[in-house]
Amino acid sequence: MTSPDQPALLVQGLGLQIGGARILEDVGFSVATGEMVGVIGPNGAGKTTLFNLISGVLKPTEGSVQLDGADVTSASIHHRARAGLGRTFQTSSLFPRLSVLENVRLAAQAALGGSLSVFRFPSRTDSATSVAQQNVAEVGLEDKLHTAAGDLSHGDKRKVEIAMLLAGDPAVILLDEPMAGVASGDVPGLSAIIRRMHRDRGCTVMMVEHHMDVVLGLVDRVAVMHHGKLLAIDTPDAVMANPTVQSAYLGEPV
Ligand SMILES: Nc1ncnc2c1ncn2[C@@H]1O[C@H](COP(=O)(O)OP(=O)(O)OP(=O)(O)O)[C@@H](O)[C@H]1O
Repeated sequence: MTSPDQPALLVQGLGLQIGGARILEDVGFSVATGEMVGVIGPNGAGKTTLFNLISGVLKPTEGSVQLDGADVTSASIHHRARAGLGRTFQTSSLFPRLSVLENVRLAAQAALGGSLSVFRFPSRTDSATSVAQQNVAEVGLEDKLHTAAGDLSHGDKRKVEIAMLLAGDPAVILLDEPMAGVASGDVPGLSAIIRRMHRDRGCTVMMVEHHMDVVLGLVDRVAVMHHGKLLAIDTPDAVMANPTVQSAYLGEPV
């Protein structure tokens, strides 16, 4: 049972060493249910590694990860997904020749009990189709339902990825650079979709993003990574005014 004080995500003393290289060191923070936290930092700071450790793509050499109070440090990616964790990746994971609807329907079928269930439980195909249609509408792509994913703009591909993520109805969402490769004109629209998804679903969101204006305008708090360490986690205003952040990450006062 969820307690009101129970963080949706709790990371404690998280570290990763690969060979002689220390990739992540003693990273700890908590994210409250319904909160949106941005993750910023220069290239190679450890942002994607942090997401890989939280989502189970990598196992930490030190520390722990809890989802809604349950320790998932050693759990598989699938177990974490069943526990309500969803993530997107920096690179596109769409089937380019399948339509928008077909891509999202595959995600919905997987969420409803395995992609092969379509052969054993035809009724689940209908459920998956209706979930997929709702999720496509949620990201504003109803008019492109039957367009091949490969023919979409980068911005629309990112929207399809979000629709696929939503098909699993995750409680905690990790977005890895959702604006990467997106034309600047499409950034406000994508940003609005993320804001609406967060507000309407009441989900908890962590988002790695290099577009500072997007991050600072969307999130409740910002985590700043630098050389594999968590330099600060605070409100956007406090982070921007933090002298350690200014000198270590931003290079100069902002
Ligand atoms: N499997 C690995 N083996 C060795 N080094 C790795 C491995 N994975 C990541 N690294 C190194 O760890 C550091 C952190 O990488 P990571 O991709 O997490 O950074 P990032 O902050 O996400 O960067 P970017 O903004 O460029 O995506 C980098 O120096 C990277 O080269």
